[in-house]
Amino acid sequence: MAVCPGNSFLHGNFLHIISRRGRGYEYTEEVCPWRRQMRNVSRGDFLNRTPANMSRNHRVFRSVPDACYLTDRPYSSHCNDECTRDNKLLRSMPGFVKIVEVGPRDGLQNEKDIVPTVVKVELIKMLVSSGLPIVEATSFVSPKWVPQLADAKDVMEAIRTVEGGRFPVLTPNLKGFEAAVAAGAKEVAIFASASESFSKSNINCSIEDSLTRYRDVALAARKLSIPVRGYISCVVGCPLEGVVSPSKVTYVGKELYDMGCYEISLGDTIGVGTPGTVIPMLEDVIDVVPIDKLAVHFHDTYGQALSNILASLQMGITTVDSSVSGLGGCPYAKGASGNVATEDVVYMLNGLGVKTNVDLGKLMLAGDFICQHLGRQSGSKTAIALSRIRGHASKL
Ligand SMILES: CC(C)(COP(=O)([O-])OP(=O)([O-])OC[C@H]1O[C@@H](n2cnc3c(N)ncnc32)[C@H](O)[C@@H]1OP(=O)([O-])[O-])[C@@H](O)C(=O)NCCC(=O)NCCSC(=O)C[C@@](C)(O)CC(=O)[O-]
Repeated sequence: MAVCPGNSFLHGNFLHIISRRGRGYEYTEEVCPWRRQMRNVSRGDFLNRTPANMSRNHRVFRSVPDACYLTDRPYSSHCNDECTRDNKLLRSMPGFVKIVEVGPRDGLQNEKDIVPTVVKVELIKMLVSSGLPIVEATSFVSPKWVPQLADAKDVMEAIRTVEGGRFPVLTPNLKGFEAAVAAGAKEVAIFASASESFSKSNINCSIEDSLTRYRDVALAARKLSIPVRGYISCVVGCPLEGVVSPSKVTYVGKELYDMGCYEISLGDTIGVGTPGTVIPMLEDVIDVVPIDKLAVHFHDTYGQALSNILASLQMGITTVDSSVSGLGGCPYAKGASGNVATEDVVYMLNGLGVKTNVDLGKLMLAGDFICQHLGRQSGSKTAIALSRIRGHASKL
């Protein structure tokens, strides 16, 4: 595994900061003592020590440091493109991945206690200021079905003047589309399913009926030059039907593409997929929808989301949906856990040298903010680990 300039590790009482020396570095087992010792070090102990013995290529800090004495770039907090440039396997990675943040919509739609509009709006603002280019803001669905998002109009009103991001919203039918446009939405998303049973439980109609409704929405959107994104749920598994065959996904994908969706997001709604099921599904879909028009949307129920994303990137996918702090779950998919955490996706992409333009520190602040409001720990392993190392996200 490649080691990156800027990374650091402890050995004995020394913190080694790895710097560039020709090509190629190897991780050694010395990384393990680093982690063990970090936990034993008190802040006071560290504050009395000063860096010493620095040389150009290999700097050694005397004594065990505290987290904030680490290099400014611990592990993959920032994009490490130097690590991957020379590696044959990693060179096939895209240079840039567009992250579609779905936290305020997918992340919150399942929350029992109503999150105040001001909190949603602040979250959206923080997400945009972290560099996320697209933040799915809310849904114009029936408030009886999804009470948490009944304030969709107010959310849109409050973010009208927010610059630097796009704010698509979910619209299940013409009624939702018209309400979204009236509220100032400039982009919408329609959501179909590859599973008949899930379609009925989620939007109360068959797949065919949903496609008919969505054709109307797509037509109305085209007249107003409003871009439409398409979702397909249950692309590898359904909470009601079990395994879903790739051909069903491909069928719905082609329909959405033909009706004019500029992008189709493939959702593993209950997070049961592994690369073993995701890859054949993607292979089938890309026969009818160009790969650059596809996005992936993984829930992390079985801890497979990052490996599924990696496999998708290797196949040429460059758009990934995720949710800050791993919030989320569909109200009509029992047992589904949150979306893959945006922090974890950014951390992995940074490590792969793939740019996202997202500032991980600012993103973690947004995660801290919403988790504090919800009164729970972040679902992002990266956020938890980096918060421990850095003491506080603002130090990143
Ligand atoms: C689709 C409907 C509306 C059909 O719901 P329905 O009950 O079949 O619709 P209806 O046409 O019979 O109308 C019933 C009532 O809803 C109202 N209504 C009708 N449409 C709207 C609307 N747009 N906005 C506001 N109100 C609406 C309508 O006016 C009427 O009001 P009433 O006369 O009873 O007072 C309903 O089933 C619904 O809202 N479902 C939303 C479900 C949902 O949001 N699910 C979560 C999002 S999908 C997801 O999370 C998966 C995804 C995208 O993330 C990807 C993945 O992970 O797989």
